[in-house]
Amino acid sequence: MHSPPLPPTDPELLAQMLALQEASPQLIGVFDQHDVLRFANPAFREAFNLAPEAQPRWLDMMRANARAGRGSVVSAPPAELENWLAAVASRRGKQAFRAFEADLMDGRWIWMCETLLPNGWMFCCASDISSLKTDGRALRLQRDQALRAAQTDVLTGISNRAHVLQQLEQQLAGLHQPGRRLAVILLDLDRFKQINDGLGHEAGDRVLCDFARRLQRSTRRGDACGRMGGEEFLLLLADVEAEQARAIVERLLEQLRQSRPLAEQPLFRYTCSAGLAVARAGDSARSVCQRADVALYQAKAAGRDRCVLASD
Ligand SMILES: Nc1nc2c(ncn2[C@@H]2O[C@H](COP(=O)(O)OP(=O)(O)OP(=O)(O)O)[C@@H](O)[C@H]2O)c(=O)[nH]1
Repeated sequence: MHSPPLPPTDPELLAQMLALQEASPQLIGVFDQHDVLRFANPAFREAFNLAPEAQPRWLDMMRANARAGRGSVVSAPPAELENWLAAVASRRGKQAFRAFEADLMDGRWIWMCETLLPNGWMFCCASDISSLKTDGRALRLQRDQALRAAQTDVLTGISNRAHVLQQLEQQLAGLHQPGRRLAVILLDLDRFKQINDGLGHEAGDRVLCDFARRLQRSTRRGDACGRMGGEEFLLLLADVEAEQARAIVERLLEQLRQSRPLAEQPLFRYTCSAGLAVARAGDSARSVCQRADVALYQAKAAGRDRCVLASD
């Protein structure tokens, strides 16, 4: 017969677990709901070039590693780093569990598993699989790339329409749990046709990328965002009241007013309008998006560069 497991407060068990993670070649890291690294074992710290006490945000850790040529391989040129980070961040922490292969700059090849709690804390554990037979690796990488491509907007790198709507369905399905809330915001860049017509399609594309990056940065772990098509985007803010959601959107709109995304046109600036609807129990993706769309139309009609809250 097995003896019952020791309680987690057992000092000897804790001491052994600490010694084990310390000795383990597996990369172990724990991130909190704000994506701040709260724990990492020596193998994780070595792979991601971290001092023993460092507790960086995941994004800062990735950025610093990319610049230092350490950590994960960045599959984008240096000038595209921020877009690449936004794309990777848009897929991070959206599922209860995910596993994927990744290359490290030191030549190692790892199998990373991420487990997410409903409260946003994440356990990351990676094994070195460099010594596994490379047979089938190309096929697996192609499959991973195809899966990513199916979820990603080609221009901006953030989630595409299908993926963000899938996340909306998931969030709506969870709304029956007590205390859960969801704000659904449709955002549309203002007078975007004029930008294209006046400065060219390529400049328009760079504005869209600037917007997507800022939008992605305004999301937290449980949130999501994606490009619905053209110059329209969807933002999902989990567990916030309408007024908190509005404040987050207002902050984003202010950042856009300050942004000067075109180096050759230093005075160029752009704005965006937003329609915000709070999801109700029983809402479908279509019904809540319709309310957000009506509010977005009102924001445009009222002069643009503003957020309108859908009325009940
Ligand atoms: N550069 C670029 N332009 C795009 C893309 N997708 C759609 N567009 C353009 O976005 C423009 C959208 O114009 P409209 O729908 O008239 O809206 P608007 O000019 O933003 O006006 P309001 O929404 O009323 O403020 C069109 O000119 C499209 O061609 C894209 O991927 N890249």
